[in-house]
Amino acid sequence: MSAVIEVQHLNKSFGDLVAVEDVSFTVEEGEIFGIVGPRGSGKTTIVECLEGLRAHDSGSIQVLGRDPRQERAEVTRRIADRLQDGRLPDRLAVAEALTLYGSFYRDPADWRELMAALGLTTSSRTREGAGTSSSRHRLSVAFADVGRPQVAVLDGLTTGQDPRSRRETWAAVESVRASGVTILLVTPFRAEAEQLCDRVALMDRGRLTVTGPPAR
Ligand SMILES: Nc1ncnc2c1ncn2[C@@H]1O[C@H](COP(=O)(O)OP(=O)(O)OP(=O)(O)O)[C@@H](O)[C@H]1O
Repeated sequence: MSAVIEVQHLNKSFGDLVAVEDVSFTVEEGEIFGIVGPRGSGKTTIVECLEGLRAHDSGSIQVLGRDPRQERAEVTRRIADRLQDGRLPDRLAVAEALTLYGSFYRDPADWRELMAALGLTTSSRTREGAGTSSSRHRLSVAFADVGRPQVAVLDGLTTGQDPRSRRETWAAVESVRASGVTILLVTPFRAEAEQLCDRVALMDRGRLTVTGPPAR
């Protein structure tokens, strides 16, 4: 296995507030790696730095061998993040929306295969009729996957879901991983990480306290 994401001694402050302090971890190809921590522990700040959306103060980040600060477009092309519900176009048929989003990429996934793998039906619509919160979340996983990314970052994926929807969404995440995508799962829920992840990093007030296989 080779490292897909390498973070070394990452530091990021907002004024006097230290959001991320001396964080190091490596995500290997093909794994589901979890970053788990309570609200405000620095998870999203790490993700924003990884995606080149925010400049870190010090330390180094490599995503697929590239520095997201210097090669943001290259990194963005290979990394997918989950579309938030609010960013989905209203009332488009799911198939139309996936075809549209797929057209932004050089080699998009086959939307029929993607829908079948994620348990979405061709009659589903992005908002109306997408129905359950679980199918909306599975749809957002489909949008993350349609560009055939090498890495998918799923941040706050099941927030607000009931236990049943959560299990269905977990199955969708497993199927994305089975298609060869390395997944960085960012969640406040330890049980979710224990269920899905090969390895987990626990965050507490900006610091990474433990990294390793989850307790099961
Ligand atoms: N743009 C910003 N300006 C100032 N402070 C910020 C900014 N973004 C985040 N912070 C602060 O940095 C700390 C880490 O925030 P971050 O969003 O990374 O945590 P998180 O673990 O992702 O939390 P959540 O689960 O609520 O998203 C928090 O104290 C937050 O208030």
